[in-house]
Amino acid sequence: MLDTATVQIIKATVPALQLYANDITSHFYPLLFAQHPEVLPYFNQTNQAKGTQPKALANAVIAYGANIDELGNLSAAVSKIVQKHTALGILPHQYDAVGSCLLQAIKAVLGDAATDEVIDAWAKAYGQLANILIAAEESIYTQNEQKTGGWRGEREFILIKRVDESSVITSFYFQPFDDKGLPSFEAGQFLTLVFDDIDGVSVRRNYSLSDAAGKDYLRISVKREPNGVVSNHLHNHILLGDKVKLRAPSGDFTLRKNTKPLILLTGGVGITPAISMLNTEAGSGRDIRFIHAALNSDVHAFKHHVDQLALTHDHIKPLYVYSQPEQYCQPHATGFIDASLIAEQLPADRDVEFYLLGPTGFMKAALAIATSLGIPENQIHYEFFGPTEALSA
Ligand SMILES: NC(=O)C1=CN([C@@H]2O[C@H](COP(=O)(O)OP(=O)(O)OC[C@H]3O[C@@H](n4cnc5c(N)ncnc54)[C@H](O)[C@@H]3O)[C@@H](O)[C@H]2O)C=CC1
Repeated sequence: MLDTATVQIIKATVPALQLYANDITSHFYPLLFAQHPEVLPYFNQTNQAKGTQPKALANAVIAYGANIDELGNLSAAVSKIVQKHTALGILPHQYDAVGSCLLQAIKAVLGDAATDEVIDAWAKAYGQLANILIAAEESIYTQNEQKTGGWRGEREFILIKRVDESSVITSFYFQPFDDKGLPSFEAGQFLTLVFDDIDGVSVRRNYSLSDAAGKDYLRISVKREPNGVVSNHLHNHILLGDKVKLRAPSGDFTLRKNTKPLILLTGGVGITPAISMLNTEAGSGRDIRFIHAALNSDVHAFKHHVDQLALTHDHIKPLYVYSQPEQYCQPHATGFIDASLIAEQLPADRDVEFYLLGPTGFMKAALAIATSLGIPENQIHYEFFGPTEALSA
């Protein structure tokens, strides 16, 4: 617990930090990368370049300061951070590097206003937050290690199969190099791939698991991104028999197991976790609307698979929406998704579990539609790959 004087100083300085938050975090990252280059692989440099990562950190620090005496308000946000950190493999000692650079950045931007007392108070507050996160992260590492087929840290896998799912998305099937089996996971969770050297750079990236648990492989399905370091490496260089290091499945964007109708609304490569959810629930008899928006049939992944499931399961109903359809393959609807199209897929009472995933513009539109149609807020689920702030921008 922080002492009263520290809490008062934190609360009194939150407005100043809010005013200069972007300056502080823009200052912070160059300091961190210069003083601790070993942390670079943990940050997606695209998010740095877009400025979304610094904004996300600024918002988190301000929210923490503003709620310093009511930390319970932050439990959802803390859980998201913990999920991201454990996926990446953040370790306790890395908090010291971040804390020291954050305080240096506050001092540099606030100047004389950042007295020794102020810096001291923020150092204590940061220490408290670090301890909360370190404890929560250790508990997840332990759980991952102790579950059957589970592991801590990185584990070597072998690529056993590659399947092209569309002109841009390829599935990669991995089996462990050892013979210790695979853990169960929740549909919607993702794996982290760790590469120590792609053109001299060490990187780690999260990819959604795209099949149900309980198979003798783990599968991800990856879109080739124009400048994607890892996606191009996978598509161009990872061949059958190659070894890849994986971190255990994680993430809290998971399927709620109940009998409510399931709406899976996805755009583009956002389809991947929805396929894991669909495959998990296919045998359950649960009413599933599988709505997928794609540019056209060339880039529409898993179409054959979903169509086959729908043919053999009456409770699964697909709806495809193409924004730029080709003459030779017409979807159920064209253009972007809109409220009336989605409303037709919903029961009158709107009592559904609604999952949405896709590119930023799609997610903004889908969220607005779900809300306008009266779906209860706690039944709308989404995950944003990258700093969440970009979605509300
Ligand atoms: N959870 C996440 O954060 C996800 C992020 N992405 C990111 O988005 C990027 C683009 O993904 P692609 O598969 O190339 O998608 P895409 O650019 O092919 O778009 C797929 C479909 O989304 C719909 N869409 C796009 N913009 C929209 C808008 N403003 N309003 C309504 N609908 C819209 C259109 O129907 C389009 O055909 C990826 O590079 C990936 O990095 C993609 C999926 C999930």
